[in-house]
Amino acid sequence: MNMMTEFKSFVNLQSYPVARQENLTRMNEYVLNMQQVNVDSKKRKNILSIENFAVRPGELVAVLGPNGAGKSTLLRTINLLQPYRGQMQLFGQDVCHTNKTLLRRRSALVFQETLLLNDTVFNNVAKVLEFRGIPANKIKQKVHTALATFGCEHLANRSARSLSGGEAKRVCIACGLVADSELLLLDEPSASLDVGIRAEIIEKIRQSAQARGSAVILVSHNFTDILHFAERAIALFDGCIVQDDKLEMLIRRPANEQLARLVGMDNIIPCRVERGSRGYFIKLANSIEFLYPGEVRTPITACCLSGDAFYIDDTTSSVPYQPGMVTIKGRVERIVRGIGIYTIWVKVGEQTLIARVPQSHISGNVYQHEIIKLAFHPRDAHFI
Ligand SMILES: Nc1ncnc2c1ncn2[C@@H]1O[C@H](COP(=O)(O)OP(=O)(O)OP(=O)(O)O)[C@@H](O)[C@H]1O
Repeated sequence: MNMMTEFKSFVNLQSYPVARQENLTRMNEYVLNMQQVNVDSKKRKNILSIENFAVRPGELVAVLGPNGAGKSTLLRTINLLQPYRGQMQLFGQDVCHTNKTLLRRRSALVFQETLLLNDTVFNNVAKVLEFRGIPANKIKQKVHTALATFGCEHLANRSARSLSGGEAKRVCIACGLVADSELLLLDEPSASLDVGIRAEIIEKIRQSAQARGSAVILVSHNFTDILHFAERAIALFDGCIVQDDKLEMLIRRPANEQLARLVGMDNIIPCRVERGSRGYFIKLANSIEFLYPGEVRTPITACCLSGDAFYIDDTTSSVPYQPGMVTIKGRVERIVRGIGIYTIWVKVGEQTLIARVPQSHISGNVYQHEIIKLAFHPRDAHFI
C-alpha cells in the first residue's frame, strides 16, 4: 500500500458526503459482530480465527496478546482492510451485502505506525473531515478542538514530516478521534509517548469516546493503559480468542499460563490436584498442600496467586486469621517499600513467592533474611 492509500484507510474515507444516519445503531444492537471469521496469508493459515466476537455501542474493549498473536490483523479485518472468510456485521449490517466504504466511514483506525501526509498538521487532521464531507465552516473549529485535546494545537502549522515520534503519534490520535466515529480502533496509541503523558492521553481518548458514545477496541502492550481504559478485555493467542471477560477476570482468573504471565500474575506455582472425600487436595511443587473446597477443573498444572492474596501471619498482624487459611513459612529475600504497599519476595523451598501487602497490615517491620509466615485463603487461588 502506498502512503495515500494507507492514509485513506486510516481515515476510512472517500470523498462522499456524510450519509444520512438512517442506519443509526440502536442502543441494544452490536456495532460489531464477527462469527467464524478466519484470515489466512499465502504462507500461513489462520493468522486469525475468531469464533465469535461482538461489541456493543459505547463499549470499551481492550485486546491483549503477545507479539504476533493477530491483534493488528484483527483491527485491520474489522476496518475491512484485510480479506477474510466468515460472517461479519458492522453497525447491524452484513458486510458482504453493504457498501463497504459507507461502513468504513463510520469507524476509524489509528495504526500502530504513524501515518501522516506530507502536509501541515492542520491539513492532515482537516482532510479526515473533508473526506467525510463535513462542511468547510465546521472543519476549522473541529480540527483545533481535536488538536488541543491531544496537546498538539501548537503544532498546527508545522509540517507533519518535521514532527518527533511522540508528536506525530498524538496528531494521529487527533486524526482518529476528530470525526466522532461510532467505532474506534486503536493500535498501540500510547507507543512512543512519554510515560508521563500516556495516562493523560489514554484518559482523554476514553473521555472523548464516552462523550460521543463511541465503542473502542484498544490494542496495547501497556497494561497500565488497559487498566485505565477498559472494562472488558479479550485475550488473543495464535489468532484465537482464549478469554473474553471483564478485565478484572482476565487479571484474577486468566485462562492459561501465558495469559497469566502477560497480565503480570505475581505467583504461578506448579501444582497437581488430587480428589479426596472432602474436596480437592492441591499439592504445590514446594511441598505445600491444602484442601480446596470448591470445584477444580482438571487437569491443572499451576496455581496462580496474586501478590495481594497474601497476608503476613504474625501475632501482631492487624489482619485476623480466617478459618481455612493456608500458612507458608519462608525467608525474606527482598523488600520494596512502595507508597502504602510493601512488595516482599519470600523464598519458600525452591520457589520465590511475591507478596504485596498494605503497609497498614504490617504492625511491626519486616527485614531481609527474616523468616516470616505468609497466609492466603484458598478461595483466592486460581488454577490453570
Ligand atoms: N500479510 C501477511 N503475510 C504473512 N503473515 C502475516 C501477514 N500479516 C500478518 N502476518 C503474520 O500474522 C501474525 C499476526 O500479525 P499481527 O501483526 O496481527 O500481530 P500482533 O498481535 O499485532 O503483533 P505485535 O504485538 O507484534 O504488533 C504474525 O505472525 C505476522 O507475522
